[in-house]
Amino acid sequence: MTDELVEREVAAEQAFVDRVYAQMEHAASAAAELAREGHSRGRLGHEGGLVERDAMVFQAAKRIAQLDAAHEGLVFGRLDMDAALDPAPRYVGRIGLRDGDRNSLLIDWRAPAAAVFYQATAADPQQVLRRRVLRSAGRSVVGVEDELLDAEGLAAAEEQGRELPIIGEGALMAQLSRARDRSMHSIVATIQAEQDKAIRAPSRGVVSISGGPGTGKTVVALHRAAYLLYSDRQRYERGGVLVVGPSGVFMRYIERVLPSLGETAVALRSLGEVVNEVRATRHDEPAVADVKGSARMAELMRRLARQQAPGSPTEFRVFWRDDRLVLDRGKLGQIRRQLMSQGMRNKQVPRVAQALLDALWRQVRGERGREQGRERFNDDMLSRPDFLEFAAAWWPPLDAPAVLCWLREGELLARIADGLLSGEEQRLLAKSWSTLDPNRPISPQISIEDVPLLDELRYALGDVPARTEDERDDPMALIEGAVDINELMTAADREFSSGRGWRPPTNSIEDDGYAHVLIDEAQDLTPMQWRMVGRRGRTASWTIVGDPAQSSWPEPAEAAAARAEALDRKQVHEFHLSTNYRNSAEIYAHAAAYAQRVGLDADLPDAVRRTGAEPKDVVLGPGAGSAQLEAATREAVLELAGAVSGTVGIVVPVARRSEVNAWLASWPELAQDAPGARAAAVDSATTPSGEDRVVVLTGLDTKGLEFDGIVVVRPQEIEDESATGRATLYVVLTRATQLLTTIS
Ligand SMILES: Nc1ncnc2c1ncn2[C@@H]1O[C@H](COP(=O)(O)OP(=O)(O)OP(=O)(O)O)[C@@H](O)[C@H]1O
Repeated sequence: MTDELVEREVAAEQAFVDRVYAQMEHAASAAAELAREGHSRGRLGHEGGLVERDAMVFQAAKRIAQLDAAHEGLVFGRLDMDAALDPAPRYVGRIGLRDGDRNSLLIDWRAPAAAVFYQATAADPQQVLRRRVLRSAGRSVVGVEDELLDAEGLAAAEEQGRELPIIGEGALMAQLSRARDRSMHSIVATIQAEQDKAIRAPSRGVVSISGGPGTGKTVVALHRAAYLLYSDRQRYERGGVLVVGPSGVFMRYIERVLPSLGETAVALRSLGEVVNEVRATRHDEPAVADVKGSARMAELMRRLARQQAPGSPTEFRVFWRDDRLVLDRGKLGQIRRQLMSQGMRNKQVPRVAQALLDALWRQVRGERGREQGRERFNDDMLSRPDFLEFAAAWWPPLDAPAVLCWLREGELLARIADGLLSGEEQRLLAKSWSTLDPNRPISPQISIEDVPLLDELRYALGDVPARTEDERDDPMALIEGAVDINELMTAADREFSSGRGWRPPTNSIEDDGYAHVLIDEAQDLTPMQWRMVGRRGRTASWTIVGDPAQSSWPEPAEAAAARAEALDRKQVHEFHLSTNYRNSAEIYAHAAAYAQRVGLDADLPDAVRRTGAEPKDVVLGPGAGSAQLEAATREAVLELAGAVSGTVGIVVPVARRSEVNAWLASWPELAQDAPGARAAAVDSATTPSGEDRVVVLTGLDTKGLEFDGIVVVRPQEIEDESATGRATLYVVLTRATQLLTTIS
């Protein structure tokens, strides 16, 4: 293959790409013009949806241009088909585009007509002679990678005068060898056939994608979200798509994939952010996390939601006509149970006054009182400030954060945990919650493991009835107006959001549901987390992604039961991915040998890319001091940072995180590469962010991520850190694309 030939082919593709961009700009300015007109007429899109579509193309194109200019182009694929079918090439891109005569110029990768681009193989070419991937930098085509699918067909076509040379070493290998940065990139150009099947699976029920490390589960699931939005935009954009991943670092890692595919109507939430307006970023220590994740916590929260609010009045006395009326502790307990049996606690707020009045009226025995009648009695009571104040204080509307804070009282915790949790479990929880403060915002106070508990409480309590400013200080409003105002509020929210597109989240449990729920790293969800996400997907279709061998949850059977409940008998379609695209074959062989040695029941994919670089193990032994460990770490990190052009991760035991961050911050050679290390050394809760090329992470932080080089400090300590430490270390050993060094 001559350079001249390559240049000629690239130039020909460039001419086509230029034409696409010119057409896109034309469509975009036409759409912008029409949109301006459309707005002045009140609404867009009356002309048979045409204008709306062009406007969408415009928006999508704008985002693509902004986000991924440097990496993947708008046009990335070309198919040359059997002449009998179509002698003209077909181009595939990240969005679809038509020319001035409304003929197809570029096929959206998600359109049925593009499926063949991914599904054709040499064994089953589906009338494709040659598949070409265009590599671009911004608007410039920098190379092409071809795959010959039907040699005989190609020869016949060339005899008829079509020129179809085969260039490059295959797009996949080129793509897999690229340096990694801090974001995941789309794989539209090189989706493999088995992945494509999962991406395009029908939208009903549950699509479950399993496979070992690096098989593309995450990236495939994200492409599936984009596919669903394309195939049923109405349903998914309106109902919303929720993507849940393990951590904030992970969400930042994947956040560009969907926008780079032109989609932003997706809520990306880490497990600490699933509940609207709550954001937890810290994990509890493993022993505490295990208790908080257990299904028994649902019962604990149910019991908690039924408790008398601490500090609320326990008795009410009043004289009326000739009677002394008393609601004592026992009587109030009865009324409380009766109200609770009618549904969520906050929903009963408007019924409280009535229930109290009923109980008081039953005590009216005197003739004078009975004669005046119930109506008069009600009027008298409802005009007494002491009664109104009592009612408001005895049954206040409660929000979940306030109720969670009740748990700082060890005594209350012990009472409701009786028979449910062991003494040791109670002690762990009491310690973890002892500093909760209802007067401070809840998010910074709670852990990721507390969030599902908060959600459980929200559902046990029901929404807090909304009140206007004026009513806030008026006890009367609480009793008489609450229901109506609540209904008005919800109606207003709906009205506000009735336009096109995804609704902004409100804080009502009524609005928690989504049209599609996508769970990544699903093997790690605790039973309580399954309950939390389950509530958001009652009527949704689902995509669930995971690898059981990477699980860090010690009770798989309990989690499986909670998962089944969350999915509520929806039909499950299973897909399995079998090729590891991340690790070099050398690195994965090392990780797989570890998994087998420690007895993990691992799903072992094939790693296809050889680099010739074997993983390295630097052995210091247990006696080595801190200075020695630092020296060895420094040497390894510098070596890797020098050898790869992308990212380097230093993975450490939790207890060493600040220490290693401080080391990293003090190494002058890496000052440019790791400016965040200094901050992370001071605040050990800080997780790496931004664009640092070299970062320090704990084993659990690395879930779902990848780096060009990984240095593991003291792997044995990571393994010993928790009951599932072996699975965590296996995850760590499968994060590197090029180089891996362990310092044991
Ligand atoms: N078809 C493909 N073409 C190019 N790159 C791919 C392809 N499939 C996967 N990859 C790349 O392989 C890497 C691993 O993908 P991903 O993180 O989705 O795997 P995973 O199965 O979720 O991994 P893990 O379970 O280990 O976290 C990513 O860099 C991804 O872009």
